[in-house]
Amino acid sequence: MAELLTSAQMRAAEQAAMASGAVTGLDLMERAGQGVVNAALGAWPELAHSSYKAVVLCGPGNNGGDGFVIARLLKQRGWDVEVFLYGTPEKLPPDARTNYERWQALGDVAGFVDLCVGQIESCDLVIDALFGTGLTRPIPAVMAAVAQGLAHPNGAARRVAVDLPTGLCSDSGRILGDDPSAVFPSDLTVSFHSLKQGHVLGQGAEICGQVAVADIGLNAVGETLRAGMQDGPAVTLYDEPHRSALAKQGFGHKYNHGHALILTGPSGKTGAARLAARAALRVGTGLVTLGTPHEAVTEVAAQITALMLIEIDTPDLLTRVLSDPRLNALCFGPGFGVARAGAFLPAVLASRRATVLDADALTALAQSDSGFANLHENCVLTPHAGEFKRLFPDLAARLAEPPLTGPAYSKVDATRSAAQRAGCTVLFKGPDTVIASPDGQCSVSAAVYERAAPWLATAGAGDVLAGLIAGLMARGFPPHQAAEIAAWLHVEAARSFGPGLIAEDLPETLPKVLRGLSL
Ligand SMILES: NC(=O)C1=CN([C@@H]2O[C@H](COP(=O)(O)OP(=O)(O)OC[C@H]3O[C@@H](n4cnc5c(N)ncnc54)[C@H](OP(=O)(O)O)[C@@H]3O)[C@@H](O)[C@H]2O)[C@@H](O)CC1
Ligand SMILES: Nc1ncnc2c1ncn2[C@@H]1O[C@H](COP(=O)(O)OP(=O)(O)O)[C@@H](O)[C@H]1O
Ligand SMILES: [K+]
Repeated sequence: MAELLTSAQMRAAEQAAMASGAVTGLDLMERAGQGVVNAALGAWPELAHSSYKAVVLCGPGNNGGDGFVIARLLKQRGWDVEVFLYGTPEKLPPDARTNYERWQALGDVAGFVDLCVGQIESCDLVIDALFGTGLTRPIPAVMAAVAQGLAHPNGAARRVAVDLPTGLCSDSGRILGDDPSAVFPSDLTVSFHSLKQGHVLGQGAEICGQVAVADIGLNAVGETLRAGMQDGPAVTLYDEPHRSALAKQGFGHKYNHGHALILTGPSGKTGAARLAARAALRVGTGLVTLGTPHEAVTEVAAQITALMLIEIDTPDLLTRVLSDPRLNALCFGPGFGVARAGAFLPAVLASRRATVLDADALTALAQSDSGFANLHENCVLTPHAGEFKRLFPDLAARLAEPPLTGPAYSKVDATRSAAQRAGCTVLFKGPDTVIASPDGQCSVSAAVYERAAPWLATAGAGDVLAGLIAGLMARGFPPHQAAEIAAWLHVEAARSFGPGLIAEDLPETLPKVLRGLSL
């Protein structure tokens, strides 16, 4: 599984690698520059067959150093290359200065103020090597003006960002400052060693275009790299569940695969829980029962077959039903009604069952006098941004403030704090879904780049996700893992179905997704 690094972790890794004597900063910079050229020629193979024109924008740090390497390598391929430097050569850090001097043997360097957008638009490739992981504040106005010109280019220039698009915060995927146009949008972003958090969180994917990762030889010093990770455990970019995790054993029976109880709302509001229940059944839970108030029994019964039904009108009745230990996971909240959810909340939490709290249960939790005190480690909270704000208003406010300094507060930071505070797993939804648990585990389930799933933005998709998590917990998966697998399957089902997707299609597409895992 890939790691998503912060700028501090990347810097620590590079420094540990250099301190080990295995590589020098100049080696790393050369490989970084070469990696960008290879990725650009890979993305646009036509550029490999002839020589073209490039404009390289270099900044005052090592990102600029990479730019000088790229300029040299393109020039050596016969390209016409123009280089602009923001800052003064005397202040460049040593490796960047060396590459500046190597470039000078081949061509000129103009000042950034001499640049006009027309020059960029008339070239074939524009390289943004202004700022990378070292961005600490909003970009200067003179750069923002160029960035705006590049946002809707007239010409055919392909825009390549070195490590990160300038203006984008490496840790949060947010644009530093209060001007949303103060960032260099790119068609291709080439990161080094692994992706950074900012490539997938926030606006990262929208601004990076497509991403490529260039190997700069840090894997060869893996142990050293790990030793350099003083900034806490890295965040995982969740890719795909292992086949053996989801397969059912040949000799098992339904009682080996758990029994999930999905609580429904009153008449006219039972659809959400029925969606969740169908998802739980499809993800392999042995038995799934809908717990329904008396007045909605006919409505629910008329719509189900493989699902079972039990009347649950009061919290006391729920407690009695849950005295059966075979009911080992609960889904509580979808379509339930906020006031009813408030009344049932103490009984749900007192049962100590593996429980997904979603939708109305989250709003009731936010309003509850006991707050998070009764949550336990087998709970999973699944807020979207609005529910997150109700539950953790201070964290949401921090996330909403325009970031003036970098690295900025990120959705990973907010979700990690939320999990600590709640004492349970928190899955914060979105195309950049973040899952964090109190033990420090944190992963991102990204529906961006080649995994984009815009058709998931449809009513009821969240109910299906809640059902998937509850179903996986009934099957015995621990909360964090259940949330990760559910989020992954959810996106895969949406991608597999494609345009026209509605929430009902998600459970029905799961068999195809599971078959794709060779189960
Ligand atoms: N380390 C390595 O071995 C390798 C690193 N590599 C490359 O190095 C990059 C990281 O390099 P870096 O740390 O020098 O940071 P970088 O992004 O160039 O910027 C720092 C400079 O910008 C300045 N500055 C910041 N924000 C500013 C603003 N808004 N407006 C104006 N100035 C601003 C800041 O000044 P200060 O904040 O100190 O005032 C400082 O001078 C990384 O992304 C990768 O591309 C690769 O070659 C692989 C090997
Ligand atoms: N543009 C998008 N790309 C990927 N996933 C999305 C997108 N929009 C929404 N989703 C996902 O769809 C689900 C929507 O859940 P939610 O907002 O609770 O909807 P509902 O309450 O209608 O079920 C979440 O899992 C969210 O991550
Ligand atoms: K850059």
